[in-house]
Amino acid sequence: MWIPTILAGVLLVFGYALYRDRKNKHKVFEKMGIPGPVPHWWYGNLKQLNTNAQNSHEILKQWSQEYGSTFGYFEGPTPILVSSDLDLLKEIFIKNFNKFHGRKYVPVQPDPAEDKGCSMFMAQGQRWKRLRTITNPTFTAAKLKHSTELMNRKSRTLLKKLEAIATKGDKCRILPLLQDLTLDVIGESAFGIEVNAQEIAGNPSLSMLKRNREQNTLRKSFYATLPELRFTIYHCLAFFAKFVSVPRFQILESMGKVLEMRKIQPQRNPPDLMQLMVDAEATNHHGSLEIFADDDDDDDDDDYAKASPDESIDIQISEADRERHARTRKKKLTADEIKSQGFLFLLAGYETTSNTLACCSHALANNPDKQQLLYEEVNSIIQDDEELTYEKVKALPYLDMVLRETLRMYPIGSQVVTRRCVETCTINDLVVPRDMAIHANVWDVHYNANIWGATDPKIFEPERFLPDRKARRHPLAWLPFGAGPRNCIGLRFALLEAQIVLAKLIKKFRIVSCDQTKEPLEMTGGGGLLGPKDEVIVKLQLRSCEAET
Ligand code: HEM
Repeated sequence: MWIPTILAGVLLVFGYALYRDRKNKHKVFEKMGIPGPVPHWWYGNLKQLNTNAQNSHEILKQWSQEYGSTFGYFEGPTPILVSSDLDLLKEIFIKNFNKFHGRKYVPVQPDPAEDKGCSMFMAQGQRWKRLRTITNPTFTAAKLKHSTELMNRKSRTLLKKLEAIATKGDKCRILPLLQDLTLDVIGESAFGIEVNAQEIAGNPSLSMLKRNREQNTLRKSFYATLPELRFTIYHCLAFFAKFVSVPRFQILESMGKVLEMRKIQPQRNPPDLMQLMVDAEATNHHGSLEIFADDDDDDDDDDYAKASPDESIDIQISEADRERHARTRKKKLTADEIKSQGFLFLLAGYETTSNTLACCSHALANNPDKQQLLYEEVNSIIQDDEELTYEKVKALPYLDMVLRETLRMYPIGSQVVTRRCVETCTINDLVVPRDMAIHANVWDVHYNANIWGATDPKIFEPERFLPDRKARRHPLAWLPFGAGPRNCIGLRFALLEAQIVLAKLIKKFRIVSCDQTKEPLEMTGGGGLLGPKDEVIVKLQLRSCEAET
């Protein structure tokens, strides 16, 4: 009898201590003088964020209206500072990057300091700096030029499929077709693997990637209430993956096989991303690091997002961190690191670009006048079935504006524009404690009428990106790829692919709305990426047939 009584007593004391601890943690914003929604002692504000009919990006926008441009909420006990104050964001993402080089933890992840196979996305400190420096040259303009042949080739396959749909006069569910295309492109350009998702229905790689994303959303909230266990849960999952199929670990295993092949048979003509990573060596290991000093970088298309040279980065590195990485500093990427980076590129490369192109098709269907302007530009520069080179794409400014406006209206990566404070510091009179996460409220910024001028931000207007209008805006007003030294490394790759596909699509077809085209296009999603809530359905009309009639 006394054993259960003692157990119950211990549990009670433990439960009360946990309750007090969480209550104390929830006082942090009050102490900072930051407003925000009242948290539940256990799950914080996760319920409002995840079980509401609206999506989390909309809730953040709503909270901004209620509490102001900077507010705080809690994921379990973890405080998240959310801001759409562009000057504050500039301080955090660019000027004081050395104190904010961590990324907000995801509910289950490897330990960024200790895990052998931590990817660049999760890494922090010296390790992130090393991974990013080694990988950066892989994405320079000169290297990307190798990918245009592949992007053109895969676009042609897409056009053939679309032509069949258009000829029959059917409605087109465009997103899955675009997903197949982007998977084909990233599969071949990153790993030299011909995925052929466009040709093989129910492609196994695609199903595995989809399953990987589905798993995230369901358990994410529960895991987020137990941040103390995030690394342990990750290791348990890795262990169980040996016995049951966990997509993430299956994909990592496949990466390992590709890597083994590379040791026997390097791919050099042209080298894919994996080969470039295998070959890459860190060139700069000491002191202040010019993250953007690419050797052959002649491109300025990420001018919105990068730090200016005088805001160069020297990240704060603890002694332990320095020592931990001293051994690997001069080495190439390890096999585990290459596999994790490969997995990251695969995830980042396929769904982001396809979602963007689907949103763009939707916007153009609903804005025929803008589509006409785009068609006239494309038609004046490229011939039918012409191979689009990097240089040709650069000669199409309206195409670029159309994609930028799409990403303003649908910033699908907004959930990952986050940082984590690595050392308590004062920013604009605000004392930000170590380990606090900061989330840029991208949707609030992108729909702020004060930033985006006279035309309602809900209206699709590519002209917002005309050079003189762009120059008048705050440098952090456009955040689909994040900002500062830790912005999206695949930005140019994604834009180039989207530009080639869209130019070819518009040259051949007129995209029109139909009775099933939803307006407005709502977005949803977890696991760091948003996508259209409903199917994107449009009709395609062959321009060649229009010319004949
Ligand atoms: C339209 C397409 C894409 C969008 C909207 C997008 C968006 C983003 C965003 C918002 C971030 C976080 C940036 C920050 O924290 O400041 C990010 C990071 C990242 N993206 Fe992308 N991305 C896209 C395509 C790609 C592609 C094609 C690749 C690779 C092939 C890629 C690789 C990465 C990597 C590795 C990071 C982590 C960078 C770091 O932590 O240093 N992304 N992306």
